[in-house]
Amino acid sequence: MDALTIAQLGNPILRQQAETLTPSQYNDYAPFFAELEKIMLEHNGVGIAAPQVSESVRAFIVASRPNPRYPNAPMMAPTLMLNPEITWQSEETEKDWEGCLSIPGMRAKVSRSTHIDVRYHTLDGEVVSTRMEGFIARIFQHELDHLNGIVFLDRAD
Ligand SMILES: O=C(O)C[C@@H](Cc1ccccc1)C(=O)SCC(=O)c1ccccc1
Ligand SMILES: [Zn+2]
Repeated sequence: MDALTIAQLGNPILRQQAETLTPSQYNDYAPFFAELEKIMLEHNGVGIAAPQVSESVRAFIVASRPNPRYPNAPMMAPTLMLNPEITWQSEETEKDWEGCLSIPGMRAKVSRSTHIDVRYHTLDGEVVSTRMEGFIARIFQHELDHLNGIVFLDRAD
């Protein structure tokens, strides 16, 4: 697999509806997911979605860490989420800053639900259902948007 590159805004891949992964595909994609995490870390991202490296499948990584913008953000090991969904989201929302590896140099305030219940599959086929809040919930919502052809500027207040 040659080195992955990050698609920039304007690339139609970022505007597609990504395809659901079938469990039989999970292992075929294992090497790709390793590369996905590597390129996210190389770009100091706190998340990355497969369509951002031109692979239009429903998978992303969430990897919160404290950073200048979010000094209180929790430390969260990079977590690969397959076929992720939001099963409930709070009416309560919060506006805060976001950035995007596909739109370098831009920052905007975006309203996101402060609490969400999510469900996703892991690489070994487990189903995880959990509640997220705060910055991690924000990253999840940002990455899920990427799977539906939405970028944060579409939602900027
Ligand atoms: O483009 C992406 O999906 C990655 C994006 C994730 C994200 C950042 C901030 C809020 C929601 C989602 C980034 O990691 S942007 C670049 C970055 O390193 C960063 C930006 C703001 C805060 C922390 C990190
Ligand atoms: Zn993004």
